Amino acid sequence: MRAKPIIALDFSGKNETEQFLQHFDHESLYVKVGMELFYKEGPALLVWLKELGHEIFLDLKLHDIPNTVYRAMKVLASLEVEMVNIHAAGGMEMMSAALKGLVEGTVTGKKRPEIIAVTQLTSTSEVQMQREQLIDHPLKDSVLHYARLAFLSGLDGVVCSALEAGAIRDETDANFLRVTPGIRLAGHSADDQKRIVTPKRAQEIGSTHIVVGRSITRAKDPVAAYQEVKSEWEMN
Ligand SMILES: O=C(O)c1cc(=O)[nH]c(=O)n1[C@@H]1O[C@H](COP(=O)(O)O)[C@@H](O)[C@H]1O
Repeated sequence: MRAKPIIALDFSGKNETEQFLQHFDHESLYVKVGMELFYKEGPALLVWLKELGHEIFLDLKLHDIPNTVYRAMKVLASLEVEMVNIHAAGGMEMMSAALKGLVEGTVTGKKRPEIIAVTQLTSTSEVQMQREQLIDHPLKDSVLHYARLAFLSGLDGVVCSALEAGAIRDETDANFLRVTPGIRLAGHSADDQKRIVTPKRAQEIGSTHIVVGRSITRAKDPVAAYQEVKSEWEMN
C-alpha cells in the first residue's frame, strides 16, 4: 500500500494547527512538524498529534558535528515519531552518528523512527547550487552522490525532488525511501520551490512518499485539495 501523502503543518502554533486539522474530522493523517511549529510548541504538540491518531515526520534537519547530532538524535528518538531527518551535507560520519543516536535512544520494544537525509533542498536550482556551493556538476549528480552516501551510512532514505527519485531507486535499493517535497497540484504557484512535480508525476517517477504543504494548507477547501493530491498519488 502506498504511504499517505505527508501534510506539512507549517503553521505558527497549536491554535492554527488545530483549526486546520478540524477540517479533517477524525481522519488519521501523516503530518510533518517542522521547525516553526516545534520551536513554538515543543514536544507536547507531538503528544497531542499522536493522541489524535496522526503519524508524524519531525522535520528538524539536523546538521552539526557528529557528537552533537548523535546526542540530539538520542533525545529525538524518545519522542517516538515515525520519521526524522538530517542534512546529508553533514557527511557520512555525522549520518552514522545520527543513526547510532537514534538506535540507542529508541525506547525498548518501540519501533525506531525512520531516518532520512536531505540531499539538495527542493528550493535549490542547479544554477544556484553551482554558484553558491561551488559544485561544478549537474544538480542531479550532487543529489545522487548524497543519496549514495546516505545509503552507505545505513540510513533509511533521502529527501529529494521527485525529479531525482527514479535515479536514486536505480542506484540504491527499491526500499530506500525517496521522500519528495516540492509537490504542487497543476496550476498552483511554485512559491519558493524550484524543483516541483505534481503528485501524479511523483508517483510515476518513483517517490515513495510525497510531502505537500501549501497546495493543501493554503487551499480554500483543504480537504478537497488533500483528496485531489491523494487520488493522483494513489492512481495506478
Ligand atoms: O525536509 C523537508 O521536509 C523539505 C526538504 C526540501 O528539500 N524541501 C522542502 O520543501 N522541505 C519541506 O517540505 C515542505 C514543503 O512545503 P510546500 O512548499 O508548502 O509544499 C516544507 O515544510 C519544507 O520545509
